[in-house]
Amino acid sequence: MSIADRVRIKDVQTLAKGRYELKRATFDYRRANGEWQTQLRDMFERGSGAALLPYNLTQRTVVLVRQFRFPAFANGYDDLLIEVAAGLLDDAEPEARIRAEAEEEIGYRLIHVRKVFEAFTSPGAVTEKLHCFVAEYDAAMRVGDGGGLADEGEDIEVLELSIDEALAMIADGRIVDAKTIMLLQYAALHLFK
Ligand SMILES: Nc1nc2c(ncn2[C@@H]2O[C@H](COP(=O)(O)OP(=O)(O)O[C@H]3O[C@H](CO)[C@@H](O)[C@H](O)[C@@H]3O)[C@@H](O)[C@H]2O)c(=O)[nH]1
Ligand SMILES: [Mg+2]
Repeated sequence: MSIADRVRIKDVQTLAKGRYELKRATFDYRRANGEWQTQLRDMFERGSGAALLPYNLTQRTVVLVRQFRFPAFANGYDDLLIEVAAGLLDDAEPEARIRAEAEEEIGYRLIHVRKVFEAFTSPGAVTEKLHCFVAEYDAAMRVGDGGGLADEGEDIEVLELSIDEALAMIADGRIVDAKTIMLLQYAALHLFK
C-alpha cells in the first residue's frame, strides 16, 4: 500500500543551506476521515547514514567510539558521547560506507558485515535513515588506530568493552546515543547468548 495518494506536495523551500539543508514543505494530507488538510513541516536534510557494532563472541566484547558531539552538548550533555562507529553515506552504498568508516574510526578491516535493520532516527524532523550493521571482529583484523579524520575535525577514541559493561552503561546513563542502544540491545538479544 502506498500513501502517495494521500499526499500532494505543493512547495518545498530551502530555509537555510550550510553544510546540510533545512527545508520547509507545504503539502495537503488526506486525513483518516477523508478530509484534505494543508500542513507545513520543517525538516533537516543531512542525508542518510550507516552504523556498525563489531562483536567478538569468544571475548564477549564489542568496539565503540567516544567523541565530542556539539548538538548533544548544546542540549545539556556535559561529556563525550559513546557511540557505535557511524558515518554519512555521501552517496555511497551503505555496506561500502560502513566498511570504510570502520577503518577510519576504529581501525578494523572487517571481513563479513551484516545489515540487521534500518531505522529513521528522528522521523518527525530529520530525513535521515540509518542502515545498521553488525560484524564479527578479532585482533587480526586491526589495521590501524582508527581515530577518524583529523582534518574533518574528528577526534575519536576507540573503546573495547565487554557486552555486559556496555549494557550496564545503557542502564546507568553512560550510553545515551539511540543507534548505539539499538545495536547493543540487538546484540544482547540475538548475538550473545
Ligand atoms: N564543517 C562542518 N563539519 C561538520 C558539520 N557537521 C558534521 N561535520 C563533520 O562531518 C563529518 C561527518 O562524519 P561522519 O562520520 O560521516 O558522520 P557522523 O557525524 O559520525 O554521523 C553519524 O552519526 C550521526 C549522529 O548519530 C548520524 O546522524 C549519522 O547518520 C551517522 O550515523 C565529521 O567529521 C563531522 O565533525 C558541520 O556542520 N560543519
Ligand atoms: Mg562518524
